[in-house]
Amino acid sequence: MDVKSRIEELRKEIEYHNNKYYNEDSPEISDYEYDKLSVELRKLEAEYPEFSMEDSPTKKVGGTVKRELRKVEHDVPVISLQDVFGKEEVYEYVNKMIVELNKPKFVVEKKIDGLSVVLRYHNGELTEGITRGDGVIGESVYENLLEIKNIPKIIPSKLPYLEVRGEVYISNKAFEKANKKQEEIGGKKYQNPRNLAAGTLRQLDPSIVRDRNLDIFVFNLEISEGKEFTSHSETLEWLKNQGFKVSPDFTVCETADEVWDYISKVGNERWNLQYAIDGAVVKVDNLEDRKKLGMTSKVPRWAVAYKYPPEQKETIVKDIIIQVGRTGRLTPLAILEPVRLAGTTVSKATLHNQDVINEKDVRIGDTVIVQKAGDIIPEVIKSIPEKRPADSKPYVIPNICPICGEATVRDENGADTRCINSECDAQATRSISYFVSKDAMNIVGFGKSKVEALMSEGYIKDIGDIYQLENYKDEILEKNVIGREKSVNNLLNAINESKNNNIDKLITGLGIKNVGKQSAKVLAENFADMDEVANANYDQLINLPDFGDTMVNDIIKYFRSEKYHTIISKLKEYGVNVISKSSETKSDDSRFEGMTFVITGTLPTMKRDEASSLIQSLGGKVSGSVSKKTSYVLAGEEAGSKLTKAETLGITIIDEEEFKNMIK
Ligand SMILES: NC(=O)c1ccc[n+]([C@@H]2O[C@H](COP(=O)([O-])OP(=O)(O)OC[C@H]3O[C@@H](n4cnc5c(N)ncnc54)[C@H](O)[C@@H]3O)[C@@H](O)[C@H]2O)c1
Ligand SMILES: [Zn+2]
Repeated sequence: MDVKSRIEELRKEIEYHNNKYYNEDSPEISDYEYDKLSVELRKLEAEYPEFSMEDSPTKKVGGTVKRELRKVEHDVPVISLQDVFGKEEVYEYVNKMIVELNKPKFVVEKKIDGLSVVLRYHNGELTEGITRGDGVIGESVYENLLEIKNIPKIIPSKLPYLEVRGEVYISNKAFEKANKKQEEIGGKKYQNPRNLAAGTLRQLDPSIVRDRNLDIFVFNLEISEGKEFTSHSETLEWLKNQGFKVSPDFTVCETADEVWDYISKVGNERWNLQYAIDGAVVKVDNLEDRKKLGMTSKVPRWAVAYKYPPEQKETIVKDIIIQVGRTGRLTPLAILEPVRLAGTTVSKATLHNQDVINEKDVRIGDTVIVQKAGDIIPEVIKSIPEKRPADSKPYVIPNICPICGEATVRDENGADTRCINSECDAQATRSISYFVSKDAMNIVGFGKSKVEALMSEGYIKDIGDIYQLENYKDEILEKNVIGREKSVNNLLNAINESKNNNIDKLITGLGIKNVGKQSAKVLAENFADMDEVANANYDQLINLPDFGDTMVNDIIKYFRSEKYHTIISKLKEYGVNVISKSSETKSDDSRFEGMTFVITGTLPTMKRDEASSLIQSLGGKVSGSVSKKTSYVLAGEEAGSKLTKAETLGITIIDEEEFKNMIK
């Protein structure tokens, strides 16, 4: 490829990732990989000025400005930092400064991985807070910043005007908590603390900021009207005294050795810190020197950011196992001796396919180097053949499927190995297709092709996931997984309606061996709800009409299985009816007839599925989303957006105690 095309390609690629990162808070590549692309582009542009361009991404900072937030112009352009990578580059920079300046000192600080904000104080009072935006115009996030405890709202010094800059971030603990919550509500996990912090700060609802516990480190004083300082370290000390939480453990150095020692020390403790850092910043300390050095259009000359390479560790491949995907693809997975890597313990890494295994020559028993791709997904970088056991053999993916034992085939023009036995891979698809079929839950319009499409996109793995689909409606539409809006709406409506089916349809849908439509009806007539059916003993079942010994044993075996318990608690949670409408033993209290409840948050004593069974047993319906038709929202601790929606629609919100009073 010629240079010009490469430059154009890099620009496009970088613009693409900028948008993902800054505007959508959802990057696709690691920062390290991104930084390498930027460096390559900058070097090429410097070398070939004839291809230079005014609006190249190397000349711009950050993202665009979000429309809904108020725009504010910056007093001081909010610029970025020049990246440096190796030890040599750090020495080169520091030594160059030592030659250029008169006995300079350097402040080295941790580079916190969050997002930049500028805080403004008038006469000692916080009056404005702005994101970086494109460096010239940012967005006001003042109301949100008021919710961050560690930002002082009033400071002792009443300077007419003070402007400071800091990094808003979310601690590892708060990040984990937020992800746990996502898991509980079945939402998508956040990728990393930086993106969550950025996403949160740009929320329009300040209460979300309070919930998520954002924090800040202040790292620079920009303007202090009426007060002079001589050095950066002095400003940090002063800011500390004013109640700011400043750059943690910054240090003042005089030589390149000292600077490098501190950078290495921070690098070693990096993964034990309570917050994410992506580098260390080396800054010239003297403020006069800084002025003299000035800046380029994008970065100051008085500082550089050293970026730590992704952490790599050695470990041992204990085994290679084969997983069979829903499409029949065989994926080799390396089982590793657990190793602490970039903040988490890693014990598995995908080896993708035979070609990758061959190329890296990874064998069972090998010592390998691992790192996390994109700071998230563990990968094997290479094996170390010198440390290999003498009798080791190259690894070959088996030519029989580990699930069904049938012969596998290698894709003609791809690297993948597959099990093409339709019985094998179709298993999951088949059981879901059966669940939605006419005899079972009768979800109209849910054909096999839709089931397959939703499965291969990862939206459904089991029958419980069907009732979560409405949460992904926008995504499903956007990706055109199962057609247009109208057909998606029809399908979601049909799914919702099926929640009210009598339990004979549900029992049929579970696909219990030897239990068809007819036997399911009998079960529904003889027990009050799913729990009773599931707890029925041999004697109770064998006395039912046409129930034989084999069938009864199959029923008992099924309802005792882990699989059933997982599925039923999901179904209950999503509001699928589990109460028999045809049972003679049914309770005749239907005080909730015609009412719809939505349950959100964690209730103090009841489990959500308990509450939902109770509502249904008293004739009410439980729905997953708040609408005008909702009668009550039963809300517990940490109820999220559903609560907000209920408030806007004016729907009565009750807590557990009030709910208990209703059922007394
Ligand atoms: N993965 C992707 O797709 C993708 C895309 C775009 C950008 N990025 C990442 O975004 C970053 C580039 O953006 P950038 O312009 O913010 O540059 P930068 O992150 O390299 O450096 C500048 C920023 O560092 C922050 N910072 C933290 N602690 C600091 C301290 N003690 N002193 C000074 N500054 C401190 C400031 O907010 C400052 O704006 C890179 O890390 C890059 O990898 C990634
Ligand atoms: Zn198979």
